[in-house]
Amino acid sequence: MVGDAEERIPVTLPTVSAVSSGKGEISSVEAPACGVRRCSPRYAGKERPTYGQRKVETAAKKKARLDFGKQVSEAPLVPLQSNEMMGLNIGDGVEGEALLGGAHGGVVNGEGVDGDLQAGSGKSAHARVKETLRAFNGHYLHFVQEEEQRVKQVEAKLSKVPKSSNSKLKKRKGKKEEVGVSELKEPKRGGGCEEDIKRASKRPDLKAISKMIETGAILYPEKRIGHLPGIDVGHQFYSRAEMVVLGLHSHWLNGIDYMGNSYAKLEQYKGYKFPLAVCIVLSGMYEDDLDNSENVIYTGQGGHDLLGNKHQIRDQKMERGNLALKVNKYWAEKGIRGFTVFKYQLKRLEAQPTLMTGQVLFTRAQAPTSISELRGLVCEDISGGQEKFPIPATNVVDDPPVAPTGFIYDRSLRVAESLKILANAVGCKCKGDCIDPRTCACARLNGSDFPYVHKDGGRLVEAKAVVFECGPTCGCSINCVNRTSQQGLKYRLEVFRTPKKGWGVRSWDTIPSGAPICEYTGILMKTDEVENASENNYIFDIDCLQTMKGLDGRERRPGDVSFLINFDDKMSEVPEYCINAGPSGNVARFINHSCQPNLFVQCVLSSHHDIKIAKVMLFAADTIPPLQELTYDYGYGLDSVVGPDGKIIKMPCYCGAVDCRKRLY
Ligand SMILES: C[S@@+](CC[C@H](N)C(=O)[O-])C[C@H]1O[C@@H](n2cnc3c(N)ncnc32)[C@H](O)[C@@H]1O
Repeated sequence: MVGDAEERIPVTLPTVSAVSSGKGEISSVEAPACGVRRCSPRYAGKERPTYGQRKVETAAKKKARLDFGKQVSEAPLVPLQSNEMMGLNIGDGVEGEALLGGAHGGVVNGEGVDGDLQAGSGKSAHARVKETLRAFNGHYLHFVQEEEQRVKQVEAKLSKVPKSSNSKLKKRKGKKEEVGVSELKEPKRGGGCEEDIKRASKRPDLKAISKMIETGAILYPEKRIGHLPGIDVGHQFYSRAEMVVLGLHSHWLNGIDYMGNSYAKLEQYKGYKFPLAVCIVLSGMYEDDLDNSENVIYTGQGGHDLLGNKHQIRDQKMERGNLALKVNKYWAEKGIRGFTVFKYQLKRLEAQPTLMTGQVLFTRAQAPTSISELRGLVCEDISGGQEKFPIPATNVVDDPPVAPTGFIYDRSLRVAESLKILANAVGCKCKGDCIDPRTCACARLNGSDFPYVHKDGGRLVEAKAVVFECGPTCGCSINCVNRTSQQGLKYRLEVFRTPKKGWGVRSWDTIPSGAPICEYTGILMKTDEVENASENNYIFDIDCLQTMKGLDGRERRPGDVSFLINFDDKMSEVPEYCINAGPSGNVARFINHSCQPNLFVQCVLSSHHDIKIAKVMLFAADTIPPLQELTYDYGYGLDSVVGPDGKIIKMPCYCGAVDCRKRLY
């Protein structure tokens, strides 16, 4: 994890991560393990809320929100030493050995234990967790965009400052974005830009937390004892901010979250002893920590310096969170630096789901490090050197193991001979990187802004009806942020054999939300020219219009594209073109469907502006931990596939999602 001035924690996902337990549990997330209508894309992120949307809230919820907001806003602005992605949701109050886990344990308040469907909402708790995290990531990316724009403006002003007084900035060149403008101390002078420069830049993740609080979007704003529905043992968090917006842990800095003495007055907590810890975060921040997944020796809170070097500089005190952590076995001892630290022994409860690892890791260490050591390796690189990274294929399912065959890898889209595509889009006149959305013609097509932020090499701020990228007639370079989808793979991918769905794809790296995964390549052709029904498994209808119009149950995406299409033209609802990845295609042809996917489909236009033959890109809808299968929603309508005999063909879905529709089509 990051201990730098980075505002978001590219948390190194550990092999085990957040653990939620009521009367507790720890579980690992199992890595989730090809029709005849087409793999027609539907926006995986259709539940993505509109930016800034506000929910209706009750008075009680409002109070909880304000209390919660107070805690967060009172926290000092110190960079997260963000090794914390392991949240143990605990608190039994009743004596017991510690509380590492406890499968789907009890919940106080008489609330359903793990009843996944939330009364009234019609959505499962898991779906709501996803939705909340997506809302947070959406706000986060908007604030990153805002901050990047502010930095650019300040830089532009600074570039007008005489050289002698600008030397500090120069020294940090290249690091400017990372440190944030607030760290760039402008020398004293009487220029009009001083105020802008000095204005503290609040971290986008903190702004996003505040936004979630303001809009009443924290999933569990009230502290509760026990399991939080929808957060399973083994859930991986990318940052502590994610824990905060879910309400799993209400402090974004303290390790121990607890209910204070005031809860003792409430009837439903009769028999509990307060203060009572409800969640602890293992952050790897204490030099005295010794953690593995079966046994955690948790160091109490306080007394270490906040500089990220883990040093204990004072004795810890038996107060607040330390007092609230009630476990059978705890003791005080002198830590490595001679200061008193409290130790709490936490153990996994019996009968909890198996974890994927025995170690609690705070590094990016989960992914394999070398292809040759991969278990079940059947092909070192299915791309044959065409991609930036080799894409190995593994098979531990078949005996003997077989490799994917029957296709030619092609990283670029081919166009059927019968089609002619004219690269006729008028490009922008920018040089180098497109910077100013007011002067870049392509940015103007996107609603006067760039659809991507620079962060992490380019992330799409939000799913759009269509993204207009710079193309062959633009003056900018290939590295321009508005060509993010043209820059090849950014993450190390693996094709792996699943038990029931054929091949699937996963990443070795953590993929942040909004990051580009890959294009869907194959042969671009007219849908009525597809002859071979067996190829249907790999056919992707280009139906961006469906999404644009909000048809077929899809949420209409923001963005005015009325100049591209005639919304009254009903005929155009039927996709005219498709991409056939049967004979040739790239890694996208192996990506399976899920009813609760982690990718979404985005139509992109660059060399031409014909939406019917838009480029099809897949982007991350969520922060995706290493080795989690990559999936998108194929968007089949049930009973939409009819065989040559006229009978409806039914295909079971094995995505394994809690909200699985049980049928692919
Ligand atoms: C584009 S291919 C995906 C890669 C494919 N699994 C393979 O082995 O090449 C689409 C096909 O994968 C299978 N598939 C994808 N997602 C599935 C799911 N959730 N459940 C069952 N089968 C699935 C279906 O056979 C579908 O027609």
